[in-house]
Amino acid sequence: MTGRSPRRAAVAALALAGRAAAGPLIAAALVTALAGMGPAVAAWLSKLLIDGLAGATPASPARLAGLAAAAAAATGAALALGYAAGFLHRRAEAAIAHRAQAEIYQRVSGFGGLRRFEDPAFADELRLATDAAAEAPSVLTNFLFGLVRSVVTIGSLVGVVVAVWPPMAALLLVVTVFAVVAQLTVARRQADVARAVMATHRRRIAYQELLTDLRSAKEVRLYGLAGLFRDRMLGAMRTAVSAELRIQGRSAVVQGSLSGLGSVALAVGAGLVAYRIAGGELTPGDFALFLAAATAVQGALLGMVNSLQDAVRCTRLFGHYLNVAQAPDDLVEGTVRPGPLRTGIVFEDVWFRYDESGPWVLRGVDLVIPAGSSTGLVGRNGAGKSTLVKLLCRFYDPDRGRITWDGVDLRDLPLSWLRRRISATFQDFQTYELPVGENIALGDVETMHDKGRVVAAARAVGLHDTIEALPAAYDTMLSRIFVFDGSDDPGVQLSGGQNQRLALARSLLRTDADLLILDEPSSGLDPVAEHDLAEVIRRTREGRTGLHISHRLGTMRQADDIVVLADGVVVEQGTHDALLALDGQYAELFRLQAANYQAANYQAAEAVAG
Ligand SMILES: Nc1ncnc2c1ncn2[C@@H]1O[C@H](COP(=O)(O)OP(=O)(O)OP(=O)(O)O)[C@@H](O)[C@H]1O
Repeated sequence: MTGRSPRRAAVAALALAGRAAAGPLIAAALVTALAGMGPAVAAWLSKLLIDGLAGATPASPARLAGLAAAAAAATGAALALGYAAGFLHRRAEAAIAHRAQAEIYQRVSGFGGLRRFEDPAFADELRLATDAAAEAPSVLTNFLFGLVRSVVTIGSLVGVVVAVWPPMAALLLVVTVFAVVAQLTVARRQADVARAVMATHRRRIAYQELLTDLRSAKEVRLYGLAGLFRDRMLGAMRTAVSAELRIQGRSAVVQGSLSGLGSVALAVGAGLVAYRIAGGELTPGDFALFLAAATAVQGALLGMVNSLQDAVRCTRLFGHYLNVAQAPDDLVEGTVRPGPLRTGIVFEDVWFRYDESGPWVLRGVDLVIPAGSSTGLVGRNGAGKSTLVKLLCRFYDPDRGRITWDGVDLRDLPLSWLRRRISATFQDFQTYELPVGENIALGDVETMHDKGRVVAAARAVGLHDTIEALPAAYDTMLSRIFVFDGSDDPGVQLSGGQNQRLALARSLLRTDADLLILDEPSSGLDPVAEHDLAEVIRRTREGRTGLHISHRLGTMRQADDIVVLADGVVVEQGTHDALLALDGQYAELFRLQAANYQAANYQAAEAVAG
């Protein structure tokens, strides 16, 4: 993704801040401005007090006491106002962070396809964007408040410095210009480093997750992978940290030099003022005033430069937020709503590959899935079966050719409408770390609280009794690590086959879908469950269109039509009997599988015979 102009990014970040928290930000700005006047008032009162004490100007004891109290009060009030501004700003920050997260996740969940989630560059962009969303608007507003405060402080003090010794103001200006340029350079470098080490960070996180994720825990232990992954994680961490430290080292040198220059300027100024006091041209109070003013002006300028550095870094990072938040739709939506499926779904010379430079996965698929019929899809590993399903759900668009729904190109349908017409159990089905009942109900969130339907779906896949036996029945958490809403119920884990049945139950819940896709629904099921599943599929599919993928060719017998996919094209099509008679690829796969069973039967018979 391309970068954006920092000015546009800064304006967008401030606009986001304004949208999220205009009220608290205005209040914070006013209080900050008031606090900014504190140093000037305190310095002036201190000068009057010292002149009075030193006898340079006549003053009664009561006036002196009043001046001392007023100077202390001015300092105290400035501090208190500073805290109040800080609190108001914190409130604004919370609102801004909330708004930024809401906007970015709304955009991310609006991507209808899968391509962006498979793109490592987008993964980096997303990580930087979420960091920037949390940080940039508040850093920028912080900078602006600092600016307001500094301008007020400097404005009110600079007149005083000029009155004491005008060249001092010019000296401060020289130091400041140098400081701004140097810090901007550092900021630019820091943003570049954040971008450069992102891939390294991603690698570190991937290994970190492998070391802590329950799903990888078994293999990590069995194959003794912990040391390997830990070393790789630490290696990635070292690379990232040393790149960051190099930049921080340079920043420290720049900042140290700036402080040195500031001190030299201050020392020269103080010496000259003292010289003029000794010559009777200035009073002792003027010396105190000069010191206070010079220190405060320098402090304010350096503070401004430092927060400018943060602001520039965040502005550059915020470009990534904008890249995600304003990313165009990955799939263009259509508007045609043809109604429930009447004639069927047709693949017309469909070509597809995952990458522009990658191999073709589908190479001109022509296929008709007639409405109301059940189509079986078979083929060897990598033939493109799941890819075909993903195109059917429009997670991707074909590179060539088209897929039609009752004659309408899928690209002309609203995505949400199309998805609502389809129910599916994917090969890589998901078990959610949520209560078991919700795991089923997610299949139809609109009727999520209809427990009767959830129970019926669980019964249909033979899971009801298992669920009833769980500690909290349908409310049992399916997790060993994620505790829900403060509950201390540790949750449970289901077996692989039970999880698969759960995913099936979820897909069965969407009874109004036209098309039921089952991608390897019985791979983890025991023989009894697989036998029962065939009946469940037959019942739930009644009147609906079915697409069923399986390597267990025995389960394909009941399909009205079987399609054989090889190397991304349809090579055979027909009923089970017709394909056997054809004596092609299907017949070969079927015989191989049958031979395995027969060999097993033969061995079992031999074992029984003795
Ligand atoms: N997200 C992806 N990115 C890149 N290539 C992919 C992706 N998903 C699948 N492929 C590739 O596309 C080809 C077809 O994969 P697909 O999953 O469609 O095969 P399949 O017929 O379902 O295989 P199986 O029987 O093993 O499930 C494979 O070569 C695979 O490596």
